[in-house]
Amino acid sequence: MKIVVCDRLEAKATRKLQEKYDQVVLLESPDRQTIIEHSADADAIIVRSHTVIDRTIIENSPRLRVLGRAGSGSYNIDVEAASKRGIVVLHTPFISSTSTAELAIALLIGAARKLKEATADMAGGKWDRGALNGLELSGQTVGIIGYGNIGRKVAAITKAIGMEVLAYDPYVRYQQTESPVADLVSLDELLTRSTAVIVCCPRTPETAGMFNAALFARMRAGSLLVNVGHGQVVVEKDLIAALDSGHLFGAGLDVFEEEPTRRETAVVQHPRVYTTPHIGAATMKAQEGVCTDIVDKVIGFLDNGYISGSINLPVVDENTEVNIQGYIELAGKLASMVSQLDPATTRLCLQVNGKLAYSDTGALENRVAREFLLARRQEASDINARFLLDDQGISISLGKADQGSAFVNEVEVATDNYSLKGTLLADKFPRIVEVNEYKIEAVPQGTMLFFRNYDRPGVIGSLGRLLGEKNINVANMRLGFRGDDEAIAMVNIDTAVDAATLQEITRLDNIIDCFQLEFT
Ligand SMILES: NC(=O)c1ccc[n+]([C@@H]2O[C@H](COP(=O)([O-])OP(=O)(O)OC[C@H]3O[C@@H](n4cnc5c(N)ncnc54)[C@H](O)[C@@H]3O)[C@@H](O)[C@H]2O)c1
Ligand SMILES: O=C(O)[C@H](O)COP(=O)(O)O
Repeated sequence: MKIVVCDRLEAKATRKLQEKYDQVVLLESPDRQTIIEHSADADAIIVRSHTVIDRTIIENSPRLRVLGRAGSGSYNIDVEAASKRGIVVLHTPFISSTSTAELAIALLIGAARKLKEATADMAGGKWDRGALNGLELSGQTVGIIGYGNIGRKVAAITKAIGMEVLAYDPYVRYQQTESPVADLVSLDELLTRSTAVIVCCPRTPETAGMFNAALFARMRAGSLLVNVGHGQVVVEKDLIAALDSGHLFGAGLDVFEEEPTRRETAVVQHPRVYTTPHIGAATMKAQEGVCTDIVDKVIGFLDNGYISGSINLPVVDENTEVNIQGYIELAGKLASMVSQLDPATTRLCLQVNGKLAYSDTGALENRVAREFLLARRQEASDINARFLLDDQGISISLGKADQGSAFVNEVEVATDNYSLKGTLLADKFPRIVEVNEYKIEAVPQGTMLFFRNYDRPGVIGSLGRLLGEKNINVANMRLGFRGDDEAIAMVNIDTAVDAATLQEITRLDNIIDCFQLEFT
């Protein structure tokens, strides 16, 4: 097993790797060519935020199974390229969130209380207290952009300071089971009400350049900006203009448009910008934590496929009221069935109703994509299936509602021509409960016949006779109706029928069409 470590890890973490594997290559700030050479036969690559792992490196590493990022953000890894190859990308999302939140508060207080000027005055022998009046934070409102691991820690600390806490995060609505410390509000409300805005979100196509001149103009006059998320969320020249015009009171930045940031850069030179060299995670506890955690995770994956803290594979939270694993498997069965019924569809729509909507449903989406492709006999994994669907021009969309279904929780998978709904009886037993508006209660397992028929006497009898003649045992049969003269049936059979028998069934009186389905 060959492990390539591209950035410096704490000694304890590297020792763990060396005790475990015979080939551990330790590179420090390697150039791209060196990485390409060493990763050509690597099973795992571990990086911090410095080394960029791009598509070329990934595509030239045929043995690569896992990429480990000691830290939270994944901006230096081409996660899409890794996912397409089925490579799992692991990270350490929680470990440096406290240290980073604390730094955000340090920058906030520094900028609010003019600490840079105050310490410079002292060092220069100046004692002019009147020039150093700052802002008192208690009683003011803070707005947090990105209510994830860091954002929630920042919320707790600022609340303790006595601030009113607002947050803007378009993706957390259904991920909150406990009452949030912050009030989740629109971006506009946050900007107009906050005296301090703290950026705790990653760089994404949506957030890149988000804090520009137009957005600064929407912030309150005399307010503060802190950024510990990603440097490219803030347009530095627009920030300088907002400070110089007097619109903003001050700013604190730990992350920059370009890193390492040069001394001459305007934000570094500006008297009212507090800058630190990307040290959110730079406490001894966090450093040792991210390094040993990523090494443990990479070893866990290589040893027994155990995955926790993955960027491209949502980890299922088993400590929730809802049996999420059960719903993932149910969603997979629905996807497999629609794939067998409607293989040429151009879209897959996953709808989640009930308490399940509050869970992270990324794993359900991955499973739907995977089972849809596997049913079409295409190789796919939970990691790469959504990308493979995308390459084939098949869209996958997700809808959520916390009510509106007859069941406590319900999953629907729809295509161009079919809509299937399912639930878990007693939160345990998978059932298909609706097929194109026909109500049913079928058990999706093994080999099944699914047919539509005109609702006339004798249909079930003639099917039973035919299957009996072919020595095929019926294990279970469920009928479905929707209030017109058509019906459906789902029949669990002990052995598969051959193509000729399937034809014979289709030709039986009053049968409209019949499919044989396989559930794994
Ligand atoms: N300064 C540092 O040293 C340091 C240390 C750790 C992490 N980070 C960076 O901080 C960022 C956040 O880390 P985290 O661990 O809290 O991640 P996280 O994934 O737990 O939280 C990020 C949050 O941002 C939200 N978000 C995404 N797009 C958004 C948008 N358009 N508007 C508002 N919110 C949006 C997400 O929904 C998520 O809740 C990452 O970019 C990470 O690299 C910096
Ligand atoms: O996302 C992160 O974890 C931060 O950007 C810090 O990264 P680093 O400490 O590994 O540079």
